[in-house]
Amino acid sequence: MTHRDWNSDWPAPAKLNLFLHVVGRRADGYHLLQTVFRFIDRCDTLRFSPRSDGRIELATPIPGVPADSDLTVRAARLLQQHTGCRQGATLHLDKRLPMGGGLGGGSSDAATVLLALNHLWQTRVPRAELERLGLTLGADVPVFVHGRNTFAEGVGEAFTDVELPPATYLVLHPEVQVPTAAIFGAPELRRDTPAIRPADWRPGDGHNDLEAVACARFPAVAEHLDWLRRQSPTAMMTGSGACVFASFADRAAAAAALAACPAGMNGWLADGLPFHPLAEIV
Ligand SMILES: C[C@](O)(CO)[C@H](O)COP(=O)(O)OP(=O)(O)OC[C@H]1O[C@@H](n2ccc(N)nc2=O)[C@H](O)[C@@H]1O
Ligand SMILES: Nc1ncnc2c1ncn2[C@@H]1O[C@H](COP(=O)(O)OP(=O)(O)OP(=O)(O)O)[C@@H](O)[C@H]1O
Repeated sequence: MTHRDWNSDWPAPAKLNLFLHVVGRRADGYHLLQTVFRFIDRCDTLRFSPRSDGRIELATPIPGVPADSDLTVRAARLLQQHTGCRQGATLHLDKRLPMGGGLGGGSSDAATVLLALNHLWQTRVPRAELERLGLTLGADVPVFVHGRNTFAEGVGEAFTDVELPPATYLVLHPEVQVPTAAIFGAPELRRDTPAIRPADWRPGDGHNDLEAVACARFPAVAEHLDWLRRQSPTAMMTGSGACVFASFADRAAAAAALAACPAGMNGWLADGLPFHPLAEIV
């Protein structure tokens, strides 16, 4: 296990949803899902500097996102309040994951802040408790705290871990940001896909119920998905979009598909991870 400390690099990996079924809706409006989360080796990176004044400061605010509403700052302050910790920190975020991409970038950043500061401040909150804390920041935060590729249910917080074969993914990033709430709020969204048993799922099974809504509202997503589907039958949108991906058993085939990308389509390769880089941090 890599030793990490103040000023170490702390990774915040992206996730892909290898399928995403909407199987119901709660009274509070949140949807009940079945999905498999796969971590990939494309990450944001965080670094932390200690502060004795107890303040949480973001040294690298994201344009268009007020620092106080940045998920990294909210996560740090949440851990302070939850533990009564009087230490502070300055956060340094090297953003690489596109916002509104369906890759869970902000959620992953928040989870890495919870895991890193729990280690650096020595607050020693158990991982399961950190997952529950993360859920108050967003539905995608718990899985990044959990740290294992997993079949998730509920709103995205109930896990049955899965072993996934190695794979290389070609991810295409349409130049649009897809607002998650608008997709889940669409009247035409299918919300009654029959639930399956986690043990019955195999890689390649399933679809993304959010795809039809995102493609209808964002033609760029539909165009990228149509092209990718002609390269591979595994093509699918991740999360609520905008990114779409296909999986390849070997990197050479993925690289050939990337090389064939039409001009104007932005894409990159990423390898699936066997688990989150911080899966063993305590
Ligand atoms: C689409 C996924 O990324 C799949 O992993 C997640 O379900 C979304 O996770 P997220 O972006 O962290 O979502 P949140 O920030 O918690 O919620 C944004 C909005 O999406 C809707 N939302 C989200 C998750 C969920 N299970 N049901 C929902 O209806 C809610 O309207 C919510 O207000
Ligand atoms: N550190 C951050 N990184 C990215 N987005 C942030 C951050 N802090 C707050 N946000 C806000 O959260 C929103 C959603 O961010 P996030 O990256 O989690 O969504 P996403 O990439 O679409 O993932 P998914 O759709 O799978 O939840 C952004 O559009 C942005 O306004």
